[in-house]
Amino acid sequence: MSDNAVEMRDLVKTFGGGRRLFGRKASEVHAVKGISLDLQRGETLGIVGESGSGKSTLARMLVGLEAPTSGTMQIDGKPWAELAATGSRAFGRTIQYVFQDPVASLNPRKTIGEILDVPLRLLCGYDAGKRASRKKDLVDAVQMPLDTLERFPHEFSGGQAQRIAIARALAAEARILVLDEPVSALDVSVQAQVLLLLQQLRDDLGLSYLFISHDLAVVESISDRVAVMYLGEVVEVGPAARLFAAPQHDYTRALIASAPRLTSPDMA
Ligand SMILES: Nc1ncnc2c1ncn2[C@@H]1O[C@H](COP(=O)(O)OP(=O)(O)OP(=O)(O)O)[C@@H](O)[C@H]1O
Repeated sequence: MSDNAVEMRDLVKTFGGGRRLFGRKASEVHAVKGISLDLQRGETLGIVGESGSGKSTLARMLVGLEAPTSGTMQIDGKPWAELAATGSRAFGRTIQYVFQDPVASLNPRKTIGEILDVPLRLLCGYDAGKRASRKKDLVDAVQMPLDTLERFPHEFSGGQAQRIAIARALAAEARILVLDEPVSALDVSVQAQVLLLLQQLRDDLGLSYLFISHDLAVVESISDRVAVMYLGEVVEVGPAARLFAAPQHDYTRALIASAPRLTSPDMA
């Protein structure tokens, strides 16, 4: 088995381009243009880049929500194509996606217990007893009280809702998380708490994170390495401390120069 949690080779995603009425070709969007990148086991790989640079498209391909136009991926040692052929369950037990807006990502009509029940039932096939004990463990892991399970999403703050969304992502024991702007909707003090929780979970459970954000201070505080995306390509990748202290590529320099303030005291 590969040593890497994720391997991407020559990954391309092009949208559109099909034939239109009267045979004229629709214009193509080259969202991802030949990316080769590894996520090592146990690491947090930050992905930065301006809006439209292809970060979300890359993430959506990894978790099986989009198919690549060409190129290959290995997820937790398994070929992406094999996971795709097996169906969404295989993805769900291997790699999970955490979205930016935690409250919107939780079904408002279900209790947290019912929400956590879904992956435990559908992805793991656990019986009722096992599901009940796993649910307790999951809320405990994200440092929420046990009565969380009986409550509804609207009863929680954004930070608490994101903890619950993280618990759901961990339910089926996937060891790779794609975190797409996971703290962008939260206040700065709450951001720091959620980032700390993510780091603790990563270390305790041996998780690997692909951490997408436009916020360079957040990415610098949590990432081991950082990849910089620009117009669908990775223009620079390197250890976080080196990349921010001594950027090699002009685009990385411009991105850092345009950031409001890179090292926030809250993150130190
Ligand atoms: N389903 C789609 N159909 C057509 N074009 C798309 C589709 N999804 C994304 N794109 C285009 O692909 C490019 C990359 O978009 P993507 O959302 O991956 O960028 P991003 O870096 O995640 O941006 P943001 O930070 O705003 O989410 C953009 O030009 C976008 O308009």
